[in-house]
Amino acid sequence: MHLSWPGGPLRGTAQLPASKSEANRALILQALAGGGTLSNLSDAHDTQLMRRLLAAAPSTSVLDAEDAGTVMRFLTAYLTVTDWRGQLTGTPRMQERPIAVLVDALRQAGARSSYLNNEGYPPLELAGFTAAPATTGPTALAVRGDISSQYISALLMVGPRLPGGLRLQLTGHVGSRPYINMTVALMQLFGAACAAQGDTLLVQPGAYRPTDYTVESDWSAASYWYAMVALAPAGSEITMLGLRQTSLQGDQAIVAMMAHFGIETTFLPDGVHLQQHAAASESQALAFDFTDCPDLAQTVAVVAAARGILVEMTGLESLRIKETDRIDALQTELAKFGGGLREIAAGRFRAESNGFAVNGQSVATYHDHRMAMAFAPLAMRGPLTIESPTVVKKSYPQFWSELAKSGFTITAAD
Ligand SMILES: O=C(O)C1=C[C@@H](OP(=O)(O)O)[C@@H](O)[C@H](O)C1
Ligand SMILES: C=C(OP(=O)(O)O)C(=O)O
Repeated sequence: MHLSWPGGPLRGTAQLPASKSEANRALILQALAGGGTLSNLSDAHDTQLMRRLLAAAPSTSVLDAEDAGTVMRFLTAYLTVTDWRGQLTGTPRMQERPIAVLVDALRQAGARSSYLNNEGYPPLELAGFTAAPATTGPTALAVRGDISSQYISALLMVGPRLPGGLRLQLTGHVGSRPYINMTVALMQLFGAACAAQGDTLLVQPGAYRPTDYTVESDWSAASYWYAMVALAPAGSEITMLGLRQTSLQGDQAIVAMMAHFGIETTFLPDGVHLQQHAAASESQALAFDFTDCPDLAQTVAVVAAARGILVEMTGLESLRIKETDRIDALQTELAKFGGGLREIAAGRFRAESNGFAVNGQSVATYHDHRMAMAFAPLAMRGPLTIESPTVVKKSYPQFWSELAKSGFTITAAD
């Protein structure tokens, strides 16, 4: 797909999808509660997939989580405690994304399961669940927090179903913590007694209450509009609806990060208004830690390189096991423009550029929605091609039509 910007400021209102993180938790909690109405579920593929698989599970013995991490991890725990028997699989990439931490913990809680292919990776065979009798308090599990927080969220959500509840001890350096907090907050909303004492999480046994919930718009999706405004001509401004000032989503961190690139955010009763101020200095050096918001890293790396602002980036460890190895992908694609993401010390990267120019390059997207959406804003600086553009359907199916509505010129690649 060829993408270009005709010139002049970017203005208007952008429609966002609902958060797939909130939605996929709410769908699991709704299934465990046996009722309640969820509003503003998006048409994001990951959300629709979760909905479909939850509905299909009782009468199906093979479920395919495709490339959706939350679906794979949350269903592994949900299907375990609902005593489902069958195979849970995913795309070739999903079969490279580790799941042993979660499977080991569930086995300790009473799950019978095996790996169908490679030890520690999907596909899985789930063969039933016999919980140990609740004699001496909650089921006690310890899990490391430095690979994926999705294992922790998955275990927490089934915690009320375990005998005596769950006492979950997190070990190591915990990443993506706002996603754990989001899980706890939604569980509480659905009637669970769940509390954190430092890195110990306690879940009381009991039933969830059918609950009505309206999913917030997606802050990760909003980040691409921040990037567009950051790269657009002076005077650009965008309104986005459905975002809340008090959010469960850690990716609201984009507000503070983009302030450093001259983007002012004004909260409205139902959304935000972004405005670009030309004043941001191009020479300042910045440092951001993405431990709590890994999904923002690609957005920020691309904007930094394009603006020629040196940004030191840490907390990128989990990027290597997402939809693709996002560090490799960023390095390869930024290099096409004269940009880079250089490892300056173990775990410390620097987004940088040397004569960054956008002049018709073709961006590979590696089956990763965020590669497509993070590079698209470069069209503000020149024409480019995005390969396999339909990849955005994972979280933001209407991304390209929203760009077209805001004035981008989009034509099919030959
Ligand atoms: O729980 C969630 O909804 C998510 C947690 C994060 O993954 P990790 O915990 O693996 O970092 C994030 O990258 C992913 O997009 C969604
Ligand atoms: C990492 C992501 O998703 P998941 O882990 O749920 O596949 C993402 O959306 O960036």
